[in-house]
Amino acid sequence: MTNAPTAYVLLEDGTRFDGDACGADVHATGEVVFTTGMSGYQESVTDPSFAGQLITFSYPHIGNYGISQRAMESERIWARAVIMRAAVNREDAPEAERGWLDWLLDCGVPAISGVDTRALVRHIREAGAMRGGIFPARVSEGEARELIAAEPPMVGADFAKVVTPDAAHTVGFGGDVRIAAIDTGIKGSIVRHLTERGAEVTLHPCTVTAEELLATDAHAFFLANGPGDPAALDYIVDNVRQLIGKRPVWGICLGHQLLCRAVGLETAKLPFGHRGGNHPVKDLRTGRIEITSQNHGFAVKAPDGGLRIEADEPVRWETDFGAAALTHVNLYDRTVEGLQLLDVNSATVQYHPEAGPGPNDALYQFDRFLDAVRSA
Ligand SMILES: NC(=O)CC[C@H](N)C(=O)O
Repeated sequence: MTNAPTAYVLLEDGTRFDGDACGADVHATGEVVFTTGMSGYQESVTDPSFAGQLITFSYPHIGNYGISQRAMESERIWARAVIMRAAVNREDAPEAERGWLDWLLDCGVPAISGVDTRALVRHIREAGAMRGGIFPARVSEGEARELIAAEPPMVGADFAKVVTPDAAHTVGFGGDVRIAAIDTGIKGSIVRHLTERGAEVTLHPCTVTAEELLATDAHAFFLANGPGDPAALDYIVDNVRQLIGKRPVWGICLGHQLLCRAVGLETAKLPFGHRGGNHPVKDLRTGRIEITSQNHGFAVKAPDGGLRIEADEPVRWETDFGAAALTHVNLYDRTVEGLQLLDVNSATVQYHPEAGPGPNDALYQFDRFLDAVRSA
C-alpha cells in the first residue's frame, strides 16, 4: 500500500486491514477464508465451492501470468471478492487482452491489494474463518459492521441450490461409461478428467431425486464438490442413501461429506479449513503420501465424534451400509480424507484429485474409479 488506503477488510470480530481498492468498486461480504495455493488464482475464484466466500491469497503476488479461457473451472467467478498482498494486472499476458484485475472489474468482483495478508492469515488461523467483508474507504466501519452482521453464517448454509444448474446436461457424448453426477457445483476439471478417460457425464441439478437417477441408464453415480455446509443438505443425503449399493458411487469433497453422512457419519466445521495445493495426505493402506489440492471448511467426524484420527493403519468402521475402511488421513491435522465402503462399491476422497489448481499426485483416483465401474 502506497497512498492513503482506498479500501479495507473488516472481520466480524472487528479486526481491520487497510489496502488499495482494485476490481469492481463495490463492497462484498461473506466468509473470509485463505488459500495457500501459489498459482491457480483464476481456477480458485471460478471454483463454485468458493460461493459465499472471500478468498485471501497467502501467496503475495497474484495476477502475474494473466488469465486464460482454459483456467476456468466454471462459467463465472463464484468467490465474492479477492484479498491480495500485491495484485498484478498483466494485461499483456498471452491469449488475454484483459488482465487479471481488468477481468475482476469486468465480472463486477471487488478486490483489494496492499493488504498485510500474512497478518490476516495468521489471524484467521488463530481465530478461525469468520464472516467479514471488503469495503471501499467511503463506507463507514459502522455501516460495514451492519452489512457483515446481515450475512448468514456458513454453518447451516445451503449453497448447492445457488450454484447448481437449472436442467440436466451431458458432456462427453458416446463414452463407454455413463456417469450420472449430482451437480452441487462441479469443477470443470473433474468433468474433464472423467470425459478424457472415456466417460459420458450427465450433470443433474442437485434437486434430482434418487428415483430419477435410478431410472437413468447410468453405470455409476458421482457426487460432486460444492460450496456450503454439508449438514444443510439432508435432501441430497436422503437420495444418496437410496443410491448406495445399487450402482457404484464415488464422491469428491462435498460429495465425500454427503456420502459419509449418508452412511451415518457426521460432519463438523474446521477452525479455518484446508485450502491450497500443499496438503500431505497419507493412504493408510499403502503408506504412500500424496501432496494434494484441497478446498474445504468442513470435515467428516470419526464415529466417536472426534475430528482427529490417531491410527496410522487402515481403520475399520461400522456404518449403516456395512463395514467401511478409513483410507486417507490428512497429515497436517489428521482429519478424515477418504473412505471406502467394503460391502458395496463406493469410495470417496475429501481432497481434490483433479487439482485445478494443484499437484497431480492423485490423478490415479480417476482411473481407479472408472476401472471399478468398467469391471463392475
Ligand atoms: N470443495 C468442496 O467441495 C467443499 C465442500 C464444503 N463446502 C466444505 O467447505 O467443506
